[in-house]
Amino acid sequence: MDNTPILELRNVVKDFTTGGGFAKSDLFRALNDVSFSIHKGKALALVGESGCGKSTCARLITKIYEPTQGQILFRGKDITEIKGRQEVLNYRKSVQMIFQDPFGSLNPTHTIYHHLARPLLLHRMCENDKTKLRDRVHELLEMVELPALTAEKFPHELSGGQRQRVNMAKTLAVGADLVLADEPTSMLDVSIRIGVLDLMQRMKKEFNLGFLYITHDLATAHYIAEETAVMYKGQIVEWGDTTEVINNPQHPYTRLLISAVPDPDVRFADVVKGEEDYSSHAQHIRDISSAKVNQIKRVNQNHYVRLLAG
Ligand SMILES: Nc1ncnc2c1ncn2[C@@H]1O[C@H](COP(=O)(O)OP(=O)(O)OP(=O)(O)O)[C@@H](O)[C@H]1O
Repeated sequence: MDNTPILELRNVVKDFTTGGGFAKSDLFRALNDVSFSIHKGKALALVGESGCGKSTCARLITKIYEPTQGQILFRGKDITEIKGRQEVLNYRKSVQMIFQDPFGSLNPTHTIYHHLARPLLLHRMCENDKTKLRDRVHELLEMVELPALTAEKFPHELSGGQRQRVNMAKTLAVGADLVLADEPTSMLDVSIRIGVLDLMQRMKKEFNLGFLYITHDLATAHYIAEETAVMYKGQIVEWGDTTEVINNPQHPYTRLLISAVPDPDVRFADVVKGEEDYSSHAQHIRDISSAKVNQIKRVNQNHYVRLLAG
């Protein structure tokens, strides 16, 4: 059996130049030694607070940025070698993004039918035959649990959760292998979040999709992802099987995240019962977790922690 991950980051470093102009420019290390892999039909949660580098990872994977050091492999091939227009188009078809704001990625002047039929035609996923195209659009809507009449509606006529489902149907339309979901439920009402998370679970299993689930919330990570990587200031400080990371957290920053208030709609308290509340030591924990360190300790078969400096 081929066990090659669909996506693998190997020791990725990303530096940004800050300042500039006539002034001496400085380098800011946004990512330090980031490694992880994602397999088909599985989700990896990248968890951390705002500014830790989660979106930078997604931008590197979608080739918006180039890594400063390290490698990103898609199905075993370094993505810096993906160059020609057609090759980049094929890659972007295979690796789709779902954003926080479900409205932002839909054009308000077009119907949902247009949003789903267009990628099918653009990527030649369906013949340009009106009946076949309409049937396929209805099939896609059914896959994301929306009624066929949704096709005739405009984005503003749908709820946030329904719009996010349309975005998921778009990723299915082009036959994606990997979905980068950047806080896909954080702008939705609490009452509909679970439905969208459940749909992602189904997509993962039924269509064998790999997911990079980007979130600040360990509770939803636990709900959806087999593996979790906890990130702080550009470093993955702890990673491995989600249940291991949550039940046996080693890094003080992971413990701090567990103490944070979780998504109220996702049952989490049962999972972390007995965990001490670390939130009163938050500043100290952030200070000791900030230094860039390359030493890593293996805790268990699939559970690793980055050591603290000093
Ligand atoms: N183009 C850029 N130039 C300079 N610094 C950048 C650039 N893009 C990101 N950064 C910095 O890199 C760090 C990581 O940013 P990133 O957007 O990846 O964080 P994030 O975890 O996704 O945060 P959020 O959840 O708020 O989107 C931040 O300190 C940010 O200011």
